[in-house]
Order: sequence, then C-alpha cells, then structure tokens
Amino acid sequence: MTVNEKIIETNDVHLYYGKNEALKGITLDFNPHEITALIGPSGCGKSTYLRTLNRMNDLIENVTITGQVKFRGNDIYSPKTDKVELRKKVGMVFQQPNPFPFSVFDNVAYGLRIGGMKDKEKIQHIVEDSLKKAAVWDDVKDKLHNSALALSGGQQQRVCIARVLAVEPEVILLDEPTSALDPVSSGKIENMLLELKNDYTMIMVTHNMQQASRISDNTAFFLQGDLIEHGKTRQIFTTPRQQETEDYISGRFG
Ligand SMILES: Nc1ncnc2c1ncn2[C@@H]1O[C@H](COP(=O)(O)OP(=O)(O)OP(=O)(O)O)[C@@H](O)[C@H]1O
Repeated sequence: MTVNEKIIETNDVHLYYGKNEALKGITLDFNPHEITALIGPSGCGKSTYLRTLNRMNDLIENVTITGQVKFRGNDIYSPKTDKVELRKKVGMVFQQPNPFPFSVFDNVAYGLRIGGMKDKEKIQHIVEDSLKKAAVWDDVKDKLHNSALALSGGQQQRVCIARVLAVEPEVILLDEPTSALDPVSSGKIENMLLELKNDYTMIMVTHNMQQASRISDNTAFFLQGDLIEHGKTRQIFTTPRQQETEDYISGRFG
C-alpha cells in the first residue's frame, strides 16, 4: 500500500432499518495511521455508520445497505468476503467493556485459538505483547489466570482492546470506548490509542468533544443520517464550514 492510499473508502452508503433511512448517502475515506472521530447528536447514525465498516449491521434483521465500502480496495459487501477474516482485520471495541467470562489470558488468546493456533509459546508471546500494547500488562501480569470480570471497568476495556490487537487488525473501530469509564481510565485509554496510531488506523465514535480534539487527526460531523462536514480536527473545531457543525461543537444543540 502506498502512503497516500486510503485504507477504507465508503461511497454513497445508504442504510435502512426496515423503512427508516438511518444513513443517507455517506461518502467518506480514511487514511492509514490516522484517528478519525465521528461526532454528532444522539441518533444521527454514527454507530450505524461505524458498523457498516466491518459488516456488524449484518447481524441486525431487516437492514438494507446500498453503496460501496472498500477495505484496501476490495468491496467488503462482495459475496466473496469472508466476514470472520474481515472482522479480524477491521476489529471493534464497544462502549461497555465486554470481556468473556474467562481468565484474562483466555480472553486475549480466544481469537488465536479459534483461528486454529496451537503453539503455546506463540500464544503466550502474542497475549503478552497485546496486553503490553493495550497498556494493561502491568495491571494484569500477576492475575493472568483470574477472571477478566474481576478487573475494573477501565482494565476490562484495555483487555478488550488487547483481545482485538491479538488477531492483528489493521483498523480498529471504537464505539464510545471511554464513555462508561472515569476520567483517569479514559485518559489512559486515550494515551494508549495515540501510541497505537503508529501501527493501526482508528475510527472512533465519541460524544466527548474534548476527547475528539485531543486525539483525533480528522473529524466527521453527522446529523440525521447525513455527513455534514469532514476535515482536519483542528479546522472542524476552529473554523467549521457549516453552521450546523458550529452549532453542535459550540454546544448549541445535541
Ligand atoms: N438495531 C436497530 N434497529 C432499528 N433502528 C435502529 C437500530 N439501531 C439504530 N437504529 C436507528 O438508527 C438511527 C441511528 O442510530 P445510531 O445508533 O446509529 O445513532 P448514533 O448517532 O450512534 O446515536 P448515539 O450517539 O445515541 O449512540 C436512530 O434513529 C436509531 O433509532
């Protein structure tokens, strides 16, 4: 992939829940190794859009999607796409930390084992490396075989990020990853995401304007299923081109 190549491209994406059009033709691209924040008032389609990027909406009944989503130049809605492989390459972190009711180690090893990896040393190495990258190793290294559910919310979320990292994604989708956490835990996750930018592309839904301005390179503002404006985060927050964007970021609505 050349430096300027987009890692994900979406072109005129419409999504309907039954007859309700939740996305009204979204055209938006993502550069590798950048963080993009998706912002906008509740119900404007941010999470829906995020889920179109690794076909998570396929799990919801009555959904119709038109338009194109490409990952590394390939149409992910092609019948040829292996959805399991796609979701490894385009991993997802949710709002509520959702560790499996297993040990910390088994949570992170899960994707490797279901992928058929048997080499115990290799698994051990990847689990440790992923926990380090997710900045939670020091918290859990002495309790790898205790239940992940016994960790704090912030630690659980970092273990969930380690679980995504273990299967070597290229893109990480984050749906309000810190909104259930206290400011200290959120700060740790923000710092970790900034570190991860060297190796991954990240797309993050957030309601926290300070968070978007602190860590994202680009910001996309959604309103009622439309993409109103997209650009460099500094530009969006200082000189938005659209009145609706300005109203939202200055707290006049939403
Ligand atoms: N599973 C679903 N079935 C039917 N309609 C849905 C479903 N999920 C979302 N919607 C509808 O689609 C629209 C967009 O919702 P979405 O959750 O994508 O918005 P959002 O911007 O992420 O909101 P929030 O910030 O509150 O999470 C809303 O009108 C919502 O009611």
